[in-house]
Amino acid sequence: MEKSEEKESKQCEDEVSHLALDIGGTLIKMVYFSSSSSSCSTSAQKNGSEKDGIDASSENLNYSFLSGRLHFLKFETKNISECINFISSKHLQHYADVLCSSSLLMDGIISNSYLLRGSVNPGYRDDDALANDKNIIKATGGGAFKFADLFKEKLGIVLDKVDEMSSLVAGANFLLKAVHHEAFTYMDGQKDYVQIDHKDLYPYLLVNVGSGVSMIKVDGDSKFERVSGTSIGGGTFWGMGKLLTKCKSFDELLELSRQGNNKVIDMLVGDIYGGTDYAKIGLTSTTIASSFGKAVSENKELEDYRAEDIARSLLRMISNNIGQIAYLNALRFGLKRIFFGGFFIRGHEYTMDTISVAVNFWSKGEAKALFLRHEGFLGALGAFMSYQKNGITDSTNQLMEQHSSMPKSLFCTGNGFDSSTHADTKDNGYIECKVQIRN
Ligand SMILES: Nc1ncnc2c1ncn2[C@@H]1O[C@H](COP(=O)(O)OP(=O)(O)OP(=O)(O)O)[C@@H](O)[C@H]1O
Ligand SMILES: CC(C)(CO)[C@@H](O)C(=O)NCCC(=O)O
Repeated sequence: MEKSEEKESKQCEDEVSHLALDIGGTLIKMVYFSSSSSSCSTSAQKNGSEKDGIDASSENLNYSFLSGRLHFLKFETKNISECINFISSKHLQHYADVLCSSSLLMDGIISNSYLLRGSVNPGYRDDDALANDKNIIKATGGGAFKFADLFKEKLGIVLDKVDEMSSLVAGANFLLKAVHHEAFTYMDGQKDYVQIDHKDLYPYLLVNVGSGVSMIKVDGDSKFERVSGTSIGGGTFWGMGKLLTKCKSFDELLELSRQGNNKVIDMLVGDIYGGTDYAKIGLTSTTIASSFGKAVSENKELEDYRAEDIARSLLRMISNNIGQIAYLNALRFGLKRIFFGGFFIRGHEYTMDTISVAVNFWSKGEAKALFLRHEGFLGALGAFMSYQKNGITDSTNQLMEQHSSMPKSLFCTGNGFDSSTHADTKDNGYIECKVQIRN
């Protein structure tokens, strides 16, 4: 393609800025902002008084607003080349150093909406800039270290590493403060959104259930301590589930678990106590006494068990364990609210129900398990927001949420990009928002 044609074709795509990555042990999470395609304008329009995509009514002397989307995408880390191809197909790497010279501030709320302030450069960089090797994007997670050379080699991108725990906390704080209907409880099939009072947010326990589990006591905006963790997490569920059931995808394993009956494999209190409760110590006959315990006394091979029942027992064992350790840590520090994030949760009803029951059971109703709508993107959002540290320092509200659409399949089309090959559309989505830009 001729250079001029290439430039022209880029001008017809969404205009992208502020890309951040969280490269975890199992999944890569990506967040980026793009001005909506309707705002894809000609240079004449851009330079003229009519600015497509910019809400003129919101303009003031210093700022105007650019409508767009905050995109959320995930890829499997083992298929990192798909992430690299996506960045390349969308030309995202070319916006990298524009981003570092710009800034974002997102720490407040305007009438259930949030506003992202930054200097978004809607233009395109010249060929010299495209050719230089100073493209830098914010990245967190272990993969920001592990794959730094790969990104440099394949895309000419330098990964600017952001601490994983700081990113998780920044992402969670932002979501809890700025996004309406972000946190919810889930119990007995009922989902209830919880309105968070900004002045009464801290302290809380953040439990991020990724491949492994991190438990972080959060006391303020950048005030936190990782107080515990466990290696029995999402990777354990997926890894053991894959071996035991032979299923091919995480979603298949979750679906199996939905149809299973854990009592077939788990040893219940009633199995030990002849069908009765052990009331003296508060255990009902249906309480699991020993996960997978029935397999010991029954003369059965793995093949004799239904994959559904194995998946159910496994999910219950791991979710219970996480709920219990989370509660014990909340108890250690007198924390009443426990927020669960990470892609293991996956908005899966049975997972959330099991965790809620565990927290409720152990705390005797004192502590509450809360879940987050953007559960898997805490780290990526935190890294995304770290762009703000490079620039403007005033701190009014920055990202205006107009309409949140999660989960949703979109924007994985075009540019020869096949959504079905690399991205699980159930988890990809976007938030409609406005970026405040300096005039
Ligand atoms: N499509 C999927 N493919 C694989 N795992 C998935 C998928 N969807 C959800 N999961 C679950 O999410 C977990 C990964 O969650 P997450 O992305 O939050 O962690 P990570 O960043 O990869 O791990 P870590 O933070 O420990 O490095 C997996 O271990 C699995 O349990
Ligand atoms: C190592 C990390 C932080 C990588 O994300 C995560 O997988 C984790 O918290 N694992 C649990 C490690 C532990 O504390 O036992």
